[in-house]
This record gives sequence, structure tokens and C-alpha cells, in this order.
Amino acid sequence: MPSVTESALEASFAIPAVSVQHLFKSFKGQPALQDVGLTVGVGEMVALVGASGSGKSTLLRNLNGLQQAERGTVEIFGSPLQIDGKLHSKARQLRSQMGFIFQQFNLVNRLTALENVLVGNLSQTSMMRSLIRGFSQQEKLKALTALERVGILNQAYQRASSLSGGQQQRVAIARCLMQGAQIILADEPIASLDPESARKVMELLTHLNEDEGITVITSLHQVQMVRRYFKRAVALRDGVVRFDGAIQDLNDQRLSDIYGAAAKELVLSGHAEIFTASQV
Ligand SMILES: Nc1ncnc2c1ncn2[C@@H]1O[C@H](COP(=O)(O)OP(=O)(O)OP(=O)(O)O)[C@@H](O)[C@H]1O
Repeated sequence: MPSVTESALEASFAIPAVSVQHLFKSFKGQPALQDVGLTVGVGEMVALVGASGSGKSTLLRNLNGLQQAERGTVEIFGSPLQIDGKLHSKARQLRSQMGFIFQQFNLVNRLTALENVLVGNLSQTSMMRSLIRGFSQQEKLKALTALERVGILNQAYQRASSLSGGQQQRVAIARCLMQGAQIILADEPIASLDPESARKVMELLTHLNEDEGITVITSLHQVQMVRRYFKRAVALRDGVVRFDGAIQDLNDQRLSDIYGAAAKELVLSGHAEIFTASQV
């Protein structure tokens, strides 16, 4: 007989965090996603791999409704977010459970790290209103706690523009925590970072996943990084899922079968020096 805790755990895995079925998306008649299906369990950490133009960003943007597909469904925690190109009435509520991290951080440069976390993903108008109105002690405490969690409490009152790329990305992650995101979608979160900052950001995402059960879906170019930090990878090529499975099965031969000569771009690009220098 399973214990109560085991049953609760099984139940939490029964409804996936993200479920995508038969997703089709094109730009000016050119397919970007073709019949994409994907299921990500609650608390999983999954890498989207693929050469440039393979559809990783498009898929991530469709997962939170930043873009809408022509056909197919996206469900979040079992509730539809988009069906055949239409956002569901619950989309806004579902999106509030998802944080999105961009390659270029998307912070407001003239605001401090703390203010960026406080305004979170508010629209421009709501952001101005909130800044004028001010924030409660409780909100500030929550934002400071989020900054502490990502290791940059000391920079709370520095303008975003004066922070390093790695620090800015950590502010972006703190913003997700402030928002109470249960799912973090990260689009090439380390592509603009130096190797050491990239390592710190990947470790932070791993800890949030392992310690707080946040589901993480990240697009990455660098296969070395994927092998180091992920158990599962989904490889896209020309908008088609060509592999979905355990990372150890996505070996160099498999990559070369999927991408041909372009596999080199994935194996050799960016941050490999971290592994040669300190990890391997
Ligand atoms: N806004 C857009 N307008 C027109 N075409 C687009 C748009 N966004 C993506 N595409 C096209 O859709 C395809 C998939 O692009 P996408 O950005 O999703 O790939 P990616 O794997 O994320 O690539 P990268 O790693 O370079 O970001 C590409 O052919 C791209 O040119």
C-alpha cells in the first residue's frame, strides 16, 4: 500500500506540467513547428536542443502563449492554454504560473534589481502605476528574499544597467520567483554569458528545479551544457521533434544522424572550456 506521501507524489506526476499535442506553426508559409508533441511532468527539467532555426524559441513562446500556433493544443497543469490558434479564457491565469527568461534578460535598465523584481512581468502602464504607488513592506521583503535566493542580494539597489550579464540573468530568475512561477521557460538563458556566469545560472536553475520542484524547460545550443545539467533532452530539427529521451542516448552519433554536419555547431559551440578546465 503506498503511503499518503507516495500517493500525493504519484498524483502530482499524473497531471503533466506541460502537454503539447499536434502543434503546427508557420511564418509566412514556412513551417516552424510541425506536429510537435511534448509532455513534461511536474518537477522535470528538460532541455530543448537544436541548431539555429530548428524551432526551439517558437515552441517555448507557444508554451506560454506569447505566440499562437495555427493548429494543436497546449495545456498547462491539465488546463488548455491554447487550442487551434486561440488563447483560452484561462490563459492569463495559466501564464501567471509560468516565468519566461530571455537570452537578453529583458530587464528595465534604469530600474534597480529590486524594482525589476517588484514590477515583474507587469505591463508598461501597470508598471508605472506600481512604481508611483510604491510597494508594501511585504512585497519588498518577498522581492529581497528572491534576490537572496539567486545570490545577488548585495546588488538589490544597483541599477540593472550596471549589473553584469550573469547578475542580470539572475535578476530575471528572481522575477520568476517573485511571480511564484511553477514553471520556468528559458530561451537560451546562457547564450550571452561568459562561461563562469553561464555555469552559475545553470546551477541556479538546477537547484530551483531540485529543491523547489519548479519545472524547467530550457532551450540550449550547447550539447555539453545539456549533458552536464539535464537528464532529458528534446531535439528539434526544422520544427520536428527528432529525439525525446534520456540525455545519454543523445550521443554524438545520434546528433550526427539528426543534424548531419550541423551537429558540429551543437557539440563545439560555446562554453565547452568549462568542462575541459574544471569539470571533466
Ligand atoms: N517572428 C518570426 N517571423 C518570421 N519567421 C520566424 C519568426 N520567428 C521564427 N521564425 C522562423 O521560424 C523558424 C524557427 O525559428 P526559431 O527562432 O524558433 O528557432 P530556434 O531553434 O530558436 O533558433 P535560434 O537558436 O537561432 O534562436 C526559423 O526558420 C525562423 O526563421
